[in-house]
Amino acid sequence: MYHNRSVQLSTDYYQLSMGNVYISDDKKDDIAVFDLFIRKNPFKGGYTVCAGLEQVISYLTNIHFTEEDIELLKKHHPEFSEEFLEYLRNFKFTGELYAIPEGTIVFPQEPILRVKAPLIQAQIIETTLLTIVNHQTLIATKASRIVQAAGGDPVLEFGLRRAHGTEAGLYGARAAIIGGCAGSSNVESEYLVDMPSKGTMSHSFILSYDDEYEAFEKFSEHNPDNLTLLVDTYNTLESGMPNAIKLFTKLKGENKLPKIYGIRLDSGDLAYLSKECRKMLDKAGLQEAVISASSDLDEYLVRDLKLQGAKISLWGIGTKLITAYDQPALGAVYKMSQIEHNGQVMNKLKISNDPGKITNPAYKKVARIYDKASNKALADLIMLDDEIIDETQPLTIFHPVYTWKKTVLTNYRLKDLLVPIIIDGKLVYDKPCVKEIQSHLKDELNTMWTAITRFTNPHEYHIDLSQKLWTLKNDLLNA
Ligand SMILES: Nc1ncnc2c1ncn2[C@@H]1O[C@H](COP(=O)(O)OP(=O)(O)OP(=O)(O)O)[C@@H](O)[C@H]1O
Ligand SMILES: O=P(O)(O)OC[C@H]1O[C@H](OP(=O)(O)OP(=O)(O)O)[C@H](O)[C@@H]1O
Ligand SMILES: O=C(O)c1cccnc1
Repeated sequence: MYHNRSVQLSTDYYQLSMGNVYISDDKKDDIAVFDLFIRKNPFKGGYTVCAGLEQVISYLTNIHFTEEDIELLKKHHPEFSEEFLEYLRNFKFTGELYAIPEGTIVFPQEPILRVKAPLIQAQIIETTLLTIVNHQTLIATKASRIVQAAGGDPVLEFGLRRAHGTEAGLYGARAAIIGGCAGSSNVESEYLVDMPSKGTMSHSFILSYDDEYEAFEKFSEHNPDNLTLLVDTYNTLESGMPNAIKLFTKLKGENKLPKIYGIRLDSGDLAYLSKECRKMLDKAGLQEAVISASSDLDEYLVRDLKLQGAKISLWGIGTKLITAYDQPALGAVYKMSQIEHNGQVMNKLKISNDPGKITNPAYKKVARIYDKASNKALADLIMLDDEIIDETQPLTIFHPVYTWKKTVLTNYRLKDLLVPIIIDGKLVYDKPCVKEIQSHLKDELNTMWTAITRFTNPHEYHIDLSQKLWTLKNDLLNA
């Protein structure tokens, strides 16, 4: 890092200035409930892949302010009372966190994280929780769409050099793997995902030798198991391909052809070039050679290239994945839904002229309703935490705005989406590794109708409120 980061100060000033007031107003021990949720699926899509919980856990279980932090705050903020600074000196997260596990498909309005904690703590952690979840959820969703377009071909994340900083590159790589990428070029990501980073070679490597063949040959000497040659530095069909084929044929003759070998295209008409390259490789008896491609690709171009019959079976995706190019921010929010003062519990909602922006009050949970026959998800139901639904009885769900739109479900089962993560400041959750999260997402996608996951005009998944929650919300609005 360029300087030692103080992630505890990676927050907005107003969280601290409000904390300063909570201390002097004796409100710090009020117990607040906050929900973190998205308002819209990104990329005009029909679903979102949640990610970032592992970093949220690490943040909440380690957060503390150092003496250096306190000195910095003292120097710049004479408005902070000594009592507040003393509070920060001893700061620890002592509250509760429930969360939807990473790699789960989530939808607008439903809590992805639910925090219940002393007000000052729940407030101070807001910005960082949003930063982590907004970023990784956005990139995991983008990756999932690209992987879907690739239709089973491996996708490699190549974006670090175009990321908005090294931290975005690192956690973006993690999120891309959660979303289904087979690997990343980011070497630091090996710490997070426990798999080797992957890659090919750059144009500068080839330019550094007097001729292209020599560059290929030298590279092959040090890459006996996995060899990908970049063929477009001078002329793909006239130079790069003949040189690559010459080397592969020589290695084959010497019984030294790596188990995984092939070429990468990085410019030009990828459909045309990949078909021509395939013909040349096949003609030379190199049917196993993999053709990979990169060049400003995204899910739409991958889908389009497949429609054009491109002979590409490995995709390197950089800029448009790591920056979530067509939608650079997710817009998840963190809203208060309940506060308890002197033992009195008050449910809260934020009013807006836009009905979609009115928040849901109370201490809530989310259940996913599955059709037992198809095992597909039908709808999610947000309800009060203590509500119990008898799954043997028919269940009526209704649209929260157009309430006359009702469905009666019979052959269904429910699954609670929020699980306990931290209780009384202590971790109670067995964290899965990134590969397990990736595999969880695969299972999740199998429970979704393609109408929800398709790119164009996806069907809107039902997110309903239970009758009790709907009534409570409307009573609060009327009041
Ligand atoms: N067959 C194709 N159909 C649709 N888009 C394609 C096809 N082949 C390539 N593309 C895309 O078109 C764009 C090509 O852009 P452009 O021609 O500016 O650069 P390039 O071919 O990569 O060349 P250079 O890197 O030398 O500038 C890239 O986004 C690439 O993914
Ligand atoms: O196209 P993207 O999806 O963003 O994928 C990453 C890009 O980064 C590299 O290009 P760059 O020009 O930076 O380096 P190079 O000279 O090695 O090609 C690589 O060749 C890809 O084109
Ligand atoms: O290994 C590669 O081919 C690679 C890595 C980063 C960016 N572009 C390509």
